Amino acid sequence: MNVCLAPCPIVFDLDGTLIDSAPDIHACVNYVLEEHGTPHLTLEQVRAFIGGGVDVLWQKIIAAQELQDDRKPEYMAAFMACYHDATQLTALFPDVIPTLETLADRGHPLGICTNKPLAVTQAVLSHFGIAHLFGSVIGGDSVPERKPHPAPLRAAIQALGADPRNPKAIYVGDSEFDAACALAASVPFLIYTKGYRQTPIEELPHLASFDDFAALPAMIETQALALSAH
Ligand SMILES: O=C(O)COP(=O)(O)O
Repeated sequence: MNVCLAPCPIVFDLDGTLIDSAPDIHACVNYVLEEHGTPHLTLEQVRAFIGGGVDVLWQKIIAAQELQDDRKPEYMAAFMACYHDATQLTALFPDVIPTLETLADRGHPLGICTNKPLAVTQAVLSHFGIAHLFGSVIGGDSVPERKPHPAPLRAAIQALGADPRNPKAIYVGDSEFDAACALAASVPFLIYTKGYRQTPIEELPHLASFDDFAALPAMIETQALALSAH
C-alpha cells in the first residue's frame, strides 16, 4: 500500500461522492425509454446502475427491461444527447465545497477519477464552480480502461505530479467500482457512506468511512499519519 504523507494528492470519484446526479441520470434514462415506448425505471433502480459508466448503465437497463441488445448504440446516443449538459436536477452533497477548499488550502493537490464521460464531468464541475480546484480530471473516456481497472486512478494521481513509480495518494469514493479500483491501484480508499453503494460496507475494502464531508479533512490527516507510521 502506498503511504500518503500529508499533503498528498487526494483524488475524488464524482457521482455518488461529490454530487448526487442520480435524478438527472434517471430523467435522461426515462426520456430515452419513453421515446422507445418502454416502461420507465424508478430512481432507485437507476441509482443502483450508476458507477460503471454509460456503457455499463445501458447494459444493466437493457437486461432489466429486456430490450434489444443490438440497439444499445442507439439508446446510448439518445441518452448522451440529453446527458451531455444535464445538471438541473444534480446537487452537491452537503459541505463538499468548503471541504475541498480546506484540503486545497492545506496544500493537497486534488483530482477527479470518474467513469462519467469527460465532457459531462467538465460541464458539471463548471456548473458548480469547482473546476478550478482540480489539478487533474480523468473521465470514463480519458484513458482506454474504466474503473474498476486501476489505470484511470493511476492517471489521475500521476497528472497531479506524483512519482509514477511510487505514487502516494488517497482515493475518496462511494461504490464497489471505486473500492475495487483503489485496491487494484494499491491506493488507500476512504468511502462516503451516503452514495450509491449496493454492497454492505464491511464487504468492501476500505481504510475508513465517513458520512459527513465536514469530517473529511480531519480524517485525512489522521489516516495519513497512521499510514506513515507503518
Ligand atoms: O457511472 C457513471 O457514469 C459515473 O460514476 P462515477 O462518477 O461514480 O465513477
